Amino acid sequence: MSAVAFERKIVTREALVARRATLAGPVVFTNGVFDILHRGHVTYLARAKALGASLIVGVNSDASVRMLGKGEDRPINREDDRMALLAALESVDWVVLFEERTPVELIAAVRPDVLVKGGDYDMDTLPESALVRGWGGRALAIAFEHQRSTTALLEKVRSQAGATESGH
Ligand SMILES: Nc1ncnc2c1ncn2[C@@H]1O[C@H](COP(=O)(O)OP(=O)(O)OP(=O)(O)O)[C@@H](O)[C@H]1O
Ligand SMILES: O=P(O)(O)O[C@@H]1O[C@H]([C@H](O)CO)[C@@H](O)[C@H](O)[C@@H]1O
Repeated sequence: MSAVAFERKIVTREALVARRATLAGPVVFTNGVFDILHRGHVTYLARAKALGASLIVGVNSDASVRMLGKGEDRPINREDDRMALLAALESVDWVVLFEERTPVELIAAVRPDVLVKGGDYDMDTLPESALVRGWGGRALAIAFEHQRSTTALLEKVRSQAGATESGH
């Protein structure tokens, strides 16, 4: 079967760099694991898109997630599934994988105009921010609007499963 249309948003780093000059600007970039997609994520991505004309999401590869120490069983969802869910969102224009522990090399290759993360990050401490500001770009955090996290969702599922097993 042929790929569904939204999967065309998933591109290699090389393909993205090759088309960078043709992207509608300002080009906004964010990155993350996005393991179990939740309302906090989708609201944040919609806000990120509103800061520019094109939104690129850099997604940690499964091997890269394992370097982050989020837990031995993480990621729960494999990289191609995490990328497909992001690509299906209206706010997201391009999805690209990165294999490194941080997105610094990817950002250096793509040279976005705006870098965003969620409000759990202090942008002034991130090397990515210094990089983007170095070519005159902006680096900013978007405030949390919904208190959700993949880790909290997993804890909830596990505690409910534990209660069921113990007969509560
Ligand atoms: N509730 C939220 N509101 C706004 N932004 C969020 C929220 N949760 C995560 N983000 C942002 O989404 C991006 C991806 O986050 P991440 O994959 O770490 O989500 P998470 O649900 O917090 O995961 P984990 O619990 O595994 O750390 C990051 O830039 C993060 O700041
Ligand atoms: O989903 P997360 O945990 O927000 O994503 C991580 O963000 C890191 C951030 O950009 C710098 O601390 C990044 O280095 C890491 O690879 C994940 O993408």
